[in-house]
Amino acid sequence: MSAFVGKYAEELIKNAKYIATPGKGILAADESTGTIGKRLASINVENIETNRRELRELLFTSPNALAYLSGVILFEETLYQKTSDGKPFVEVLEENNVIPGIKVDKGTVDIAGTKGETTTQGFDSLGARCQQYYKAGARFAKWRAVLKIGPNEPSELAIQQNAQGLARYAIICQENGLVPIVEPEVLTDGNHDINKCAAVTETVLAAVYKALNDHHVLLEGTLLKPNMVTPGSDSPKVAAEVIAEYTVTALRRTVPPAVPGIVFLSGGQSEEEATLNLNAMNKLDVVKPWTLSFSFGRALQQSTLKTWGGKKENVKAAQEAFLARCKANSVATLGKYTGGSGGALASESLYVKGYKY
Ligand SMILES: O=P(O)(O)OC[C@H]1O[C@](O)(COP(=O)(O)O)[C@@H](O)[C@@H]1O
Repeated sequence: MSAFVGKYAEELIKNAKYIATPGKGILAADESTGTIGKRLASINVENIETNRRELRELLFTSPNALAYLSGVILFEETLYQKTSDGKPFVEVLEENNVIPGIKVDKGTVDIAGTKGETTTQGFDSLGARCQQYYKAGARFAKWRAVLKIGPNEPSELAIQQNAQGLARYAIICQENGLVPIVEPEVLTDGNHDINKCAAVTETVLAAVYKALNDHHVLLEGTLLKPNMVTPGSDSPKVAAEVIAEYTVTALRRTVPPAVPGIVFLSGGQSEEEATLNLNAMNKLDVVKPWTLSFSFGRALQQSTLKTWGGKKENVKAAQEAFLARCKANSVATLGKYTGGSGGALASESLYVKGYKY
């Protein structure tokens, strides 16, 4: 079965390859209105448009930080917002060689008859929305599917539904000029060990790549956004080197070399943990045919958010915190991070049990 070769094929390959440039990564600033509300509530800031815009402006105009980023994922509202000087955010990003991306899923819903397993929504007029987003400057998209580990989970039904969903989303994006980021997140909740997470992650990724092939997705014009392979949140932690070994092994067994880049989610890890794990993977002395980089939400923004606290007088310090985190992660994509960036604030755990996005 041949892969998609529509009018956008070359552009998709070029953009996916650029986003996967070693030394650069993605800022996930695509929190939906509900999710950003939780982040703002943690610093006692009201979830209104002005405050959401101010936070995003702080991030996108941070001096020098964009040099460490190749892409930023936006929520629909943010795609059309401007700086306080009236410059569209999309323009700010483009001027700094950062590709704007867009979250196109509409969240998860329960699959009937399962123990809280979910599938992702957002297929209604997805093609038309992709066309609009392309016109507005977006060149890549993101769709998050969620799998959980339990005594009988993930079920075969959840694995197949989510793999099919990701593949259908991916081809619709490619038909409309957007590089799809394929995000099958295996949640960290549970008391399982790292072997269990590795086995589930491999099974899920194998199903996802089978589905992508069935749907004729052009892998060279995609990126993967997976979880790292770790023990469950209620189990003892293991060293970054162990996480690196398990994660890279799972990826080597399932992700074809045609995929240019793998950009991890942070999934509730502290900023420092996420950076150290990414660094350990890049240090690992095995063949890795893809760039291993970041697409962190919480692990790029937490110190910045806390330092800002919604106050104008803190913007400069918050931007410095953001720069430090971007730089640390950039260095980690090269396997050269020595640790310690951001001090105690960066080591605070961001894990919330049973967290609903
Ligand atoms: O439920 P939402 O609003 O889509 O948010 C989910 C978040 O999860 C991510 O996919 C990954 O974020 P983390 O790095 O914080 O785990 C983000 O891109 C996104 O903002």
